[in-house]
Amino acid sequence: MASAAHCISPITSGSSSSRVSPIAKQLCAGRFGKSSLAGSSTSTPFSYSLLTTKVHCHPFARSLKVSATAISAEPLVTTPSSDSTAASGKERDYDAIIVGSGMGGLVAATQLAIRGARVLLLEKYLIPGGSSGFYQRDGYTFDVGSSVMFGCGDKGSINLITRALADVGRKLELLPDPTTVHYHMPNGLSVRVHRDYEAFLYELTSTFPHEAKGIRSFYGECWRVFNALNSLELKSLEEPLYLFGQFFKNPIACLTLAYYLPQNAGDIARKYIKDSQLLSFIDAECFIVSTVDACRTPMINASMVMCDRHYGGINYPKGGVGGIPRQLAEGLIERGGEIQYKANVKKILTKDGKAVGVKLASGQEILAKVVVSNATRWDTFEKMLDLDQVPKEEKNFQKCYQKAPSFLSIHMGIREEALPTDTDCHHLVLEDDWNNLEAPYGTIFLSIPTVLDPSLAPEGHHILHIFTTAWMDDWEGLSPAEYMAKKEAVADVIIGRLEKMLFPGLRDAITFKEIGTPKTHRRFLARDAGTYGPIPAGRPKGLLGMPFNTTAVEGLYCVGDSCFPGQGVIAVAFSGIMCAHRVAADIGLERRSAILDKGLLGLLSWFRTLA
Ligand SMILES: NC(=O)c1ccc[n+]([C@@H]2O[C@H](COP(=O)([O-])OP(=O)(O)OC[C@H]3O[C@@H](n4cnc5c(N)ncnc54)[C@H](O)[C@@H]3O)[C@@H](O)[C@H]2O)c1
Ligand SMILES: CC(C)=CCC/C(C)=C/C=C/C(C)=C/C=C/C(C)=C/C=C/C=C(C)/C=C/C=C(C)/C=C/C=C(\C)CCC=C(C)C
Repeated sequence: MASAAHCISPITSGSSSSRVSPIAKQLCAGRFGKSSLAGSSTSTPFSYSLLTTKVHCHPFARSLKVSATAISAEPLVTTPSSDSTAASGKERDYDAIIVGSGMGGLVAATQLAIRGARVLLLEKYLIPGGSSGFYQRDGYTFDVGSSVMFGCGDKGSINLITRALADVGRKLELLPDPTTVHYHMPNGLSVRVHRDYEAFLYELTSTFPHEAKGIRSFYGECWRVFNALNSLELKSLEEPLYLFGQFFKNPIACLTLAYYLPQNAGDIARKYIKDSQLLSFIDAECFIVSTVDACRTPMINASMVMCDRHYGGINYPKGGVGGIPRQLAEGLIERGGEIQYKANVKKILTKDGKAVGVKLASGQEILAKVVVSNATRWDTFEKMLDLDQVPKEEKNFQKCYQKAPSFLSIHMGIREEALPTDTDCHHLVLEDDWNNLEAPYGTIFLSIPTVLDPSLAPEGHHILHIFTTAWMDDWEGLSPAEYMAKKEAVADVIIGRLEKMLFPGLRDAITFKEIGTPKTHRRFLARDAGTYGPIPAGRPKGLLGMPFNTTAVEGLYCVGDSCFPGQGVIAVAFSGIMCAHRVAADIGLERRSAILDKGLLGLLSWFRTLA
């Protein structure tokens, strides 16, 4: 059970042994575990040819063929590679090259294009979106990652996804989700987070009547932060003319945010709430946002998520989450940008310490005024740059933040009779022990997007997207046969738990199943160790230690979840907006003041050393 002590304990995910959950232990002790595999072949499960394989192929890989079909029905526009300047090498410079078309990269690219920048977006995979992509199989359209979409509302200034799409003339049909998530927690605790805020508070206070005042005070404080956020025009916090302008226009909101910047949600919850089960529930609320507990979740991020779900609401894009990146990609082309798929950036080229372009796996070199990397900071600085040593700013980042675990994901098609008719779209399941919240395979995330959009599955069927945290080291050193067998075994345990907790008869209703592991995430999303994003290595000072978009290498910027404000589709969209603004100022497309820049960037870099 979580307690105040839980809040101050150091994190224990440093060694693989301390990360082993009871379920993992059960598996490791069995015939599929690493310990029983000493001396086994180390060949990867993906040693087959990516484009030609027909069997044993991961969802994302197989989607290469299938999504190509989907795309050909309504083609994604890209610059034809045969005559493009991108394909012909060094002949033309771009203002900005963006490496990677995750939501962070796409938003940065589109925001630069609408300011008139010449943008080239390079994506390793076949379609845009990264973790927000999609794939199709046997009549099912699966989201690769999250189906819980924040920032898609139609009011305020925090609806960053709606705004990013509107900026390139796009609007998606959205399906409102009446319940953000249905929690199924230890001791039979069942809580639905209703779209209606009062309905949610009613449900929570009915379960914890003795904490009714504390509940209102904690969530009320979240609203104070959210309202401040929602009253600002959101642009780069690294650009002083904008930042000082916002302080001048809206000093209360800015001071409120400055006050909460170094704070964590768990500490604020503990000011008002004493019940340990309720504090554990708030840990679970934060775990969705940050994959760590409330004491390591920045208050600004927690507030953003815990209020936007009631303010703009959670809205599912009809046709699947993959529609968002597709629309952004099409909008980018319409605004004069270029996209090259299957473009694997191997190197960021530097000259006199400044980033000047990139080199692809094909050997092609492309030059630009600036390079923006949507790969994680670990991938960017440790794999793509030829530096004598990692800059001290990045070392500081790596000291403050470590890689979050990856996921084991199961995409399933099932016959509809296995689901009760009033089933909610999103569920979080942790049956027995709050201590397993962060343990590998401990908490189960479950999305059933067909509850909102039946068009994603054949008639009479549903999609179940099940995922749970998993570490790469649990999946290494296995032969292909052992790897496949372990996937089935782990997935079977997870499906069994859902069958027991939620849907009796689930196994018998399965019509389709594909399992991804951390290796799958590493390979198809090009993320170091398949990581979901950064998590604090110790107890963070809120968001204070999180780097923004500029880096120690002149002309090189980062965007995505290893930048401020962190993990989450809306969070990386904000990072894209901030990045585009800072880059635009640096390449002369926005106002800037060199003197103020120097002062602010120096100050922010000093702030980070305090974290
Ligand atoms: N299950 C989930 O809910 C889930 C899972 C994963 C991620 N997500 C969300 O998505 C966020 C990540 O978004 P993001 O914008 O930071 O990134 P992303 O990981 O979604 O996209 C990065 C893109 O960059 C491409 N790329 C990486 N290295 C490259 C290279 N060298 N050359 C060319 N292309 C390269 C990848 O192929 C990918 O398309 C996460 O924080 C999370 O919130 C959700
Ligand atoms: C600069 C300085 C120093 C100072 C100044 C002050 C100021 C002005 C400040 C400001 C600030 C700001 C603006 C900030 C902002 C922020 C933001 C926007 C944030 C955001 C965030 C977001 C987030 C984090 C999100 C997240 C989400 C997520 C992660 C999600 C997830 C989901 C999932 C996983 C799914 C689930 C499922 C189930 C349950 C099934």
